[in-house]
Amino acid sequence: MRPHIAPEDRILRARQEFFETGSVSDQKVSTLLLRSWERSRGYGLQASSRLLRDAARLSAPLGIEEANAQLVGHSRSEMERLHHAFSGGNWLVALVNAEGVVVRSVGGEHATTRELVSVLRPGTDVSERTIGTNGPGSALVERRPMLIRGHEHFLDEAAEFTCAAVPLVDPFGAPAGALDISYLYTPSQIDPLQLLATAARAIENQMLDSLNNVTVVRFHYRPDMLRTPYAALLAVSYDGYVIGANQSARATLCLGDGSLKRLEFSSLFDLPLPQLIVASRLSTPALVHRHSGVRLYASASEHQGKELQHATEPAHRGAGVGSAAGVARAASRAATHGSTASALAQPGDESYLMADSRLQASFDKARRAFDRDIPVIVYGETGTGKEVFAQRLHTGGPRHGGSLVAINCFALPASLIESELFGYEHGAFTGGRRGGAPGKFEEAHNGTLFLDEIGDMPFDVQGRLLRVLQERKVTRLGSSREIAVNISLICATHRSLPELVAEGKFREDLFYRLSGVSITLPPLRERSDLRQLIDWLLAREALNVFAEHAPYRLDDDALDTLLNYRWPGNVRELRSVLRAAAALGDSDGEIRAEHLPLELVEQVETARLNTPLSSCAPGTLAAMETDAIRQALELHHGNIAATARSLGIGRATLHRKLNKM
Ligand SMILES: Nc1ncnc2c1ncn2[C@@H]1O[C@H](COP(=O)(O)OP(=O)(O)OP(=O)(O)O)[C@@H](O)[C@H]1O
Repeated sequence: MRPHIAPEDRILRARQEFFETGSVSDQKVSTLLLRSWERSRGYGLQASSRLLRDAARLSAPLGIEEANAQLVGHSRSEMERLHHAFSGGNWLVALVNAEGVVVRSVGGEHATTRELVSVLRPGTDVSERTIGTNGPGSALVERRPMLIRGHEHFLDEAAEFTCAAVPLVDPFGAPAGALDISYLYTPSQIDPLQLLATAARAIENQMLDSLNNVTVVRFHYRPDMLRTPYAALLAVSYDGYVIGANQSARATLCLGDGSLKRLEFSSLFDLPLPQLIVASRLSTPALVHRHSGVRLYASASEHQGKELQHATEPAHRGAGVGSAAGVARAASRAATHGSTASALAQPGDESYLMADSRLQASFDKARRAFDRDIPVIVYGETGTGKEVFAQRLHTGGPRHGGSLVAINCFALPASLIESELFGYEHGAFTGGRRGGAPGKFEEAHNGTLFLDEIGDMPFDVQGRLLRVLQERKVTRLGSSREIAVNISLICATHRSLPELVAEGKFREDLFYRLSGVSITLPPLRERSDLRQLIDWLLAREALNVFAEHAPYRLDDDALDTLLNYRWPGNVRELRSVLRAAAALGDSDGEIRAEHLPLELVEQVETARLNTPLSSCAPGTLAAMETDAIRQALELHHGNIAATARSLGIGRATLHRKLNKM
């Protein structure tokens, strides 16, 4: 039988062995602890050194809290709670930044903790490299919770303390700091790690929740857990990419620890994000499925950005957490600024709903080609979303770090297209800018060039365009110097390029060079997600007006009209109709048919009247009802409201019956 050895004795023996022989036999200490001792010795530290009260350790005595304001802000309430929980003992709660410097400490009012207060005062460096094995310093290195008691510390002089620490990880997977509870060592077994871990999760969730310009998605297998520190959280950029995740989400979805590269939200769950947002606005957690079939409850909330100047991810890292998803948005806004295609620059235009399976399949096809540098040409009626489609391709594409530069070949006079595309040198033509100007090709270098309405490109510019695309070099007007350009290419048109080629208006060789993959966006009247799009645009409209606006609701007639209209102007028209209706609707958010444009309502009613009514077997109840409706419609000249009134039924019921006939 092995003799019982008190834990303190065991540690003392292990320590002695380590310092005499350089290793420890018989697993007297955990591998984690042994590793930390070895590292400490490797840093050149001596156990006998007296470093804890050394003033040189005070790396940043002044302003350290302000310098880590965001980390401190996210942690403040959890630190207070911990302090409250541990207020009966000789405890000190400390927050350490990613470099291992204490940025804030609370507690230590007790006389016996005076020592601790001085050892852990703000500005003090407690990294493992500086003072050897200790709770927060070692937790930062190991990226896991550490409980270091008495002589487990590397320094002899730290043996009077115990510290428990849990690392904090930011939403992008980078270390953000550590939360620590220290107290005077007593052999009794107190383990605050569980409480600390809960507090650390709450702090990490606050970091993620504070990101701007993202949708925060929470999920858990229990709906009642969504608002607790145990919920899994994702930050999703406006274009559908997961850019941040808490540890719970990483573990549940097997996302790993590091940064999340090009992970689309749609690849995680079966419910599209816009629908999840709309469902969440109705305040019910939605049931979502992983593609493996696992069922989870989820909710989503949009975090509007205050500013867009944060253009790179590292700016959001660590203590600087506070704004995200600016990357592509800033780039595309900068790119479209001043361009002829300016639709993307309007607030809220980033939204893109793609619940229609045909549209989704087209997007997947385009994405595969685009990612392999094959040019994509997007066909579609006006307003079907060709430009937003291009923007989405660019944001997730191989050159998303560069700009998306758009040029509308129809809106520009032929004489200007050449200089806009290829740029010009000083003096190339009268009226040109002093010093010349780069063209869109140069602006799109390492990004994407979007040639909108390519079917309207003047014939004589087409040859030059083809040369640039083939040689990947551009020459400014008035210059002979060739400039290499590296771009992805997307073109769009509402015209048929094959027909234009047949008519001799579009060069065949350019047509083949451009159309690596052709996509046709369905017109709105053929989309299966019209209903979702209406809800989605209305939900966004409510957000655009002011955050507290009551959700907009359509009554049956208004909805029926919207669903049956032909939408020649497609999503653009739908969007402006809804925007106007939202403005005209009642203050409680109800939108009725009278808030819709008259011509829209009339067109739907006329179309209905012209639809032949189906024949029913004569004498049946259905046939008698059909006859009654027909007669009433004729009597009231097709006026739905009057017809419904005369039949003693509501307009919605009449619409339903007409639809069935
Ligand atoms: N799937 C969608 N989800 C949400 N909004 C959309 C969608 N498609 C288009 N829109 C919105 O509709 C409007 C028109 O889109 P866009 O300018 O991309 O169309 P387009 O096909 O390029 O039009 P045009 O041919 O006239 O240039 C924009 O405000 C855009 O944000």
